[in-house]
Amino acid sequence: MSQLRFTTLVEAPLTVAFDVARSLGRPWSRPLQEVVSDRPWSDVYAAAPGGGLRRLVHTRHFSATGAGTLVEEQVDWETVLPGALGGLVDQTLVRRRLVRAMQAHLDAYAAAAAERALEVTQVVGAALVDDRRRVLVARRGSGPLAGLWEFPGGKVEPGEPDLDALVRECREELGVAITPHAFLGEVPLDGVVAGGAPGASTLRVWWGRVTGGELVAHEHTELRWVVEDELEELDWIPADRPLLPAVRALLTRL
Ligand SMILES: Nc1nc2c([nH]c(=O)n2[C@H]2C[C@H](O)[C@@H](COP(=O)(O)OP(=O)(O)OP(=O)(O)O)O2)c(=O)[nH]1
Repeated sequence: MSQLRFTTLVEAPLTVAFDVARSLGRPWSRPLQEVVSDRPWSDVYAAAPGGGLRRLVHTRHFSATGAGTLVEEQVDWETVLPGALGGLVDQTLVRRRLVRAMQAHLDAYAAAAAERALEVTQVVGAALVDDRRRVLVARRGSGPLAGLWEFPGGKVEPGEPDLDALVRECREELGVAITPHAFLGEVPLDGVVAGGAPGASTLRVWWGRVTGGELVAHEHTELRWVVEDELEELDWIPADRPLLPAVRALLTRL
């Protein structure tokens, strides 16, 4: 079995990176069939035997980073030719063709995903931590999610860098200056956040600290500093829950 690996950083949220990858298909001339798919985290496709190949499996993993989505791909294949001759064909002809096809495909893919990302409204959130290992949570005051707890933050404006949006939202909602420290995680949001396709927007959360001003709930009904053990008990917006393990891990290691 021979193997190739590719890593691409796509300037797009997880959902967009995943959806665009799937709409572009694979760069192989032979049709592949889906083996398994877990939107927006991973998918695996395989080619039916034939055409000189015994097996071809293409696996993709999508993970969130502060700079975009990291797409890690692996192609495993085996030719029908036996022994040393098969090995030679794998290592030269087939490998070369696969690399060439993948490189052209990945360039086009990264550009298409970055372009599509411009059409999707993103949400940023801040997990603000104090020096007593507590995180600030906010209770939503209006709309369909009123009464539920969330991370302070909001929609990124067109062309606005994520961290600028985070700082702006915290100033508007809480009346404080913040310093973002590191990216914590990303989750898909249900429904339509503001235009775009349903389920395309994500919430991207950074942890940080309050560096100036006095906390005031300008838009929320309540603000609360909570310790690690209190986090899970809150009535969170459901989409936020998958981020809680990362917040807990942060609070224990600080
Ligand atoms: N701020 C924030 N929004 C969240 C979280 N989880 C979650 O699903 N959302 C959703 C709720 C909203 O549909 C969307 C954020 O919109 P928003 O109304 O807070 O945005 P905004 O402050 O820019 O307000 P506006 O321009 O719509 O008035 O993201 C979260 O933890 N924090």
